[in-house]
Amino acid sequence: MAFRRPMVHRADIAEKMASREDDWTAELGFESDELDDDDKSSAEESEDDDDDDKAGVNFVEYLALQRSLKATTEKKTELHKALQQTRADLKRTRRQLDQSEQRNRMQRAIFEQAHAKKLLDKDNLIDNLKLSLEDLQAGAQQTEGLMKMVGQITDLTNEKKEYFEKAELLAADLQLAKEELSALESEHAERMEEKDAEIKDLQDQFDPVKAAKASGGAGPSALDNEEIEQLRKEAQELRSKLRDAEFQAKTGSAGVSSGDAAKFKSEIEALQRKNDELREDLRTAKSQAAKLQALSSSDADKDQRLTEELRQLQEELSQERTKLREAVRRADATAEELTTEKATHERLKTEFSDLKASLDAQKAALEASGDSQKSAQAQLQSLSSELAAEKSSHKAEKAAHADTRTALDTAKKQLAEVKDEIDRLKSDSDAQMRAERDKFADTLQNAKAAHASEIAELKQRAEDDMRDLKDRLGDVSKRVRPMAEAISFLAKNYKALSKEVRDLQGEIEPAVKQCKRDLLRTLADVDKQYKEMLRKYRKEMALRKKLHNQLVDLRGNIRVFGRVRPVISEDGKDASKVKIVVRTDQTDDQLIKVDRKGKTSTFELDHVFSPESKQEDVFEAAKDVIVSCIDGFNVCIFAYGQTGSGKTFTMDGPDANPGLNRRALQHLFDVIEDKKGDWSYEIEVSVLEIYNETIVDLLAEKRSKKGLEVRHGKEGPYVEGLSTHVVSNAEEVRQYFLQAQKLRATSSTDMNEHSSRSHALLIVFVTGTNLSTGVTTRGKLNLIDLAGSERVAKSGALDNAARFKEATNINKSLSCLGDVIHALGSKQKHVPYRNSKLTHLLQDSLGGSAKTIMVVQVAPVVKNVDESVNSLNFASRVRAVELGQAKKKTESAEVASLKKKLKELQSS
Ligand SMILES: Nc1ncnc2c1ncn2[C@@H]1O[C@H](COP(=O)(O)OP(=O)(O)OP(=O)(O)O)[C@@H](O)[C@H]1O
Repeated sequence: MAFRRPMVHRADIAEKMASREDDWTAELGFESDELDDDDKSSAEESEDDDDDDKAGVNFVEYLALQRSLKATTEKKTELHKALQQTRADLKRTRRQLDQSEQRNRMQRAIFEQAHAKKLLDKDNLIDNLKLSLEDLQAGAQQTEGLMKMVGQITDLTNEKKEYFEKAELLAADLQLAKEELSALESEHAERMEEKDAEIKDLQDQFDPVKAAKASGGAGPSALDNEEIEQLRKEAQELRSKLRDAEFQAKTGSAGVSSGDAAKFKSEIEALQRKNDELREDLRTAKSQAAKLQALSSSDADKDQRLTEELRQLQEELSQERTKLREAVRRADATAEELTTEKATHERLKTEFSDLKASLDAQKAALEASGDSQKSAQAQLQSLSSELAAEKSSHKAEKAAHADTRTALDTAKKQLAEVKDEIDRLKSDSDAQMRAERDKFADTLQNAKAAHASEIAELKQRAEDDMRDLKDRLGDVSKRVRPMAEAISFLAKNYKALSKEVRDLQGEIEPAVKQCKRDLLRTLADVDKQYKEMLRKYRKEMALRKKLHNQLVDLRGNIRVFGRVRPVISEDGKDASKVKIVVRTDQTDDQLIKVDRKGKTSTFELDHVFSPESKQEDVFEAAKDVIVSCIDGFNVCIFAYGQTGSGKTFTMDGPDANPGLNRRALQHLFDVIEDKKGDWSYEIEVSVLEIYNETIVDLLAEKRSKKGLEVRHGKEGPYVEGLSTHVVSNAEEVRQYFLQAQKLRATSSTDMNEHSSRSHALLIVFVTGTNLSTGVTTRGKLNLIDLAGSERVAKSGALDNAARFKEATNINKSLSCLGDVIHALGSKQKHVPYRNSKLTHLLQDSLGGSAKTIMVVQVAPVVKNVDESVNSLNFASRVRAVELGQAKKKTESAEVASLKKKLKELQSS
């Protein structure tokens, strides 16, 4: 049975459900059309049922319908619940879906990103691949290029090989050329030798001719010479016969009558004439010979020219040889360069093949591995750069090869040129030689012919002359025959005379021997007498010297020497024109003469030294006095004279020619050395100057502004504070002198000016001790270079106060010196020593116990004549003074030791 359902309800429900379905389908997102086809069909079926059962089914159906409605509502609620559940589920699902969608979206974004990245990577990859492909293509192209280059290099190598072959050929050519050249050279040398030999032959041929001509003879051959010599001899004989005849004519009148003599005389005269003629002929022959000689000398000139040309040719040849050698050397150098190039090429070749191999390997590796594309690319790049470098080096090599080839070509060309030049020179020289030889041969031939004809002519003439001479000789001998008789007579006489002479000789010889003996005896007597006389003379001389010394001693121990200095440049520009007025006497070395105002004054001194005298001479004269200081004497040597008269020269002297000072000290050292077995000596020196009456120590370590003073001690006067210095050799003395000179120079602006205005004193203290007796001696040697002695007015000092003071002081001290000497000489009780510093200081060295030498210096020229006369007058006055006998300063050993002790005590 089928229940009918109210149509409206079902429709409502359906509608409601439909609307609800629309809602949640809408909520779920589905269309209502999409509802189940079953549901629609069931609804359509119920509509169909309603139509069929409308009449039987009311209530039951209604109930059923209600139930079913209920059930349906329940179902609906259930369904609603389920729907809600579903909705919640749906919501949840939807959320989940959203979440998942979000996630999906994110994932998609990530994916998309990744995808985009992947795409990018892919694109990059594609690009890279494309690039790689391009690179590969480029690499392939490069490889192709390389391959091409390899081909080019191979071509080059082949070319080089060819080139080397050519070079080798060239070298072989060069070698051949060298050999040819050396062959040529040797050939040329041979030819030269041949030519030399030819020239020598020619010269040899020519030499005898020359020799003959040179000897002044008449012909070229030895035979001719002999003949000429023969002729000459005959002529000489004839001449000597003539002379004999002449002699006999002069002397033999004893055995010949006067008529014969006259005849002989006339014959002799005739003969002399003939002789003259002959002489004339001989002269002509000589001039001809001279001509011949001239001819030969012109030949010699030619010869010389020829030799000169030959020499020039040889020189040119040697120059060409040098050029050739240079070319060969250059070719050698080129060949050497070629060898080096070859080696370089070989090296490059191997390098290239290595490169190629590595390239191939790289290529293979490139092909095999896509990953190593980049490195391959880099290597390819480096390879390409290397290749580029190779290419450029090849280019350079090629250029070098081209240069070498050009050089070789040039060398070859030069060689060819040199060869041509040599050929040309050779042919030229040959032609020249030939021409010269022919010319020379012609000249020689002509000369020979000319000589031969001239010689023949001369010979002929000489023969004619000879014949003529012979004829004349026959005549002469005829005429001479009577003379021969006279000669034999004379000869007889001569024999008799010779006998007489022999006899006489026999008698004379013993007489001569006797004479000789007598003479020898006389000579021995004379010798004996001479020796005796010599001995007596020496004795006399010694006696004289002794007497002289005694005289000097008696005269008071002062000796006055004069020294005239030579003319110097200061005297005038031209020394030969300077007027000399002071002269020494050659016969008497004690006289000095001065021409003044038309008069000649003569001064007598103890010794006068001429301008030519040497420093040694002055020293020798003063030596004995100097050395006496060793024996305990006080010695004083002055140099006195006007400025520029030579005082310093005599006392100091130049370094190379020292004066008295250094010679004296050297001599003292020598004497001390000789005496050192018996005596011991100590020498001390002091050097001082007196300027403007102020004493200055020239060897002081510190220079005091205040002058030093003269004091009196037990030993005599001394300079307080004066430094003394022990010296043991000449060098030390020299050093002290230098020191003193330095100090003197620094203390004044003008050393010369200053030195001529101050007195310089070298004081030498000599203390000796006798080693066996202990006796001591103490001597003092004062060597003094006095200040210039010119007068105040003349020196121009009046215009200048300082100069005036200087001049006054000098004059004062010098006149004091004169006064002291005068007082000593006139034995005055008071000697004015203290009037000047100089005389005060020299108190114990002037006078009885001392020896004095005064060297008066004079200039020889007219402008100084007044001063010279003044000085000489002063010297004469001094000489006239008798100072008494000198005394030794000796003391016993005891006194000496006591004095020493006292000194020690005083000093302590
Ligand atoms: N015997 C001589 N031989 C060579 N030259 C001499 C001689 N004597 C002096 N002279 C020269 O003459 C010049 C003057 O001499 P020197 O200086 O010795 O004179 P001086 O008398 O000492 O002068 P001053 O008083 O001015 O010092 C110097 O050039 C010196 O060399």
